[in-house]
Amino acid sequence: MAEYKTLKINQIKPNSSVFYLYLNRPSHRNALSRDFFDEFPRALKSLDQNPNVNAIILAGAGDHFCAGIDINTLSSITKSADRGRSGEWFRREIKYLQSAITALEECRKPVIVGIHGACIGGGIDIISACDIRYCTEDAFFSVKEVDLAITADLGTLQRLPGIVGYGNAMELALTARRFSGLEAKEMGLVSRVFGSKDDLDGFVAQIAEDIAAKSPLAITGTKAVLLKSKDLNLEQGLDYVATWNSAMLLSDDLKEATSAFFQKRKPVFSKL
Ligand SMILES: CC/C=C\C=C\CC(=O)SCCNC(=O)CCNC(=O)[C@H](O)C(C)(C)COP(=O)(O)OP(=O)(O)OC[C@H]1O[C@@H](n2cnc3c(N)ncnc32)[C@H](O)[C@@H]1OP(=O)(O)O
Repeated sequence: MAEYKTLKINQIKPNSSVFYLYLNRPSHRNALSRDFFDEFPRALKSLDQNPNVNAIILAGAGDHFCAGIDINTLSSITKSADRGRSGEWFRREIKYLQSAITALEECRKPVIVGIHGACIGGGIDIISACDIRYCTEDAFFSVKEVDLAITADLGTLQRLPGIVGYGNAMELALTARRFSGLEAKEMGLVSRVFGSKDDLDGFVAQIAEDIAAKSPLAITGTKAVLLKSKDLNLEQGLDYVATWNSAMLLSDDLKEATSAFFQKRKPVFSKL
């Protein structure tokens, strides 16, 4: 397993196909440095390509999930060229940072995030691109960018409305107000809230193991088709899934799932 400055990857337990991916800069509350943006897509790619991985749990090391962009990084990303060249460079830089977050969606394996403590600014960009979100009761959230004189640009404004609704997204992004885990649940930002970090971790581990035991082909297909459906109308979406399944439905996984049903046993699927 590669070494990272800002991340840590652990197998959840021996022989499991669930892996933890930790934001691992607890001394800085997992603030997102330039190293993070270089390393995060690389780590996701390595998990995506590893046939022993069926599901990924994203979490923050230490007391918080993520304190957003590293404010030191932010103050260093200015270029002293002429205005046009500086603007062109900056646009490329923002797109590079965006691509690190989009890597969560590009990963074929499901990413389940467990959020505790702070989830601020860039932290919201990250969780909005995850597939399933859970948090603790004492988690707190803020779409903080406007307070730093920034129009959020790493995906929150594009993904959050589809998760919490346009009105809620607008209110959260314009006010930058802090909201609690319970409110996050009410708005649909997270699927469940837990009284303690231990309860969160236990539940997330079990859900990840459950998903990891299903057909990897069906799980990958479900993630890909659901993500694609956001950009398509109903007719296009149905057409897309028909094409997808015409290529991938007739698999050994289908045979194994039906045999296991009739033999009243748990199915065992091969790696992806
Ligand atoms: C091109 C632009 C792309 C992306 C833009 C994204 C925008 C954003 O992400 S906006 C959000 C920016 N983040 C924040 O405003 C949060 C700032 N941090 C906090 O509010 C708090 O630290 C906390 C997360 C609530 C945690 O509080 P606490 O547990 O009391 O820790 P602290 O004592 O405050 O911090 C400990 C240590 O970490 C450093 N630190 C915390 N956050 C950041 C950060 N975002 N960037 C850099 N460093 C951070 C803090 O300075 C402390 O350092 P010491 O050296 O120990 O003093």
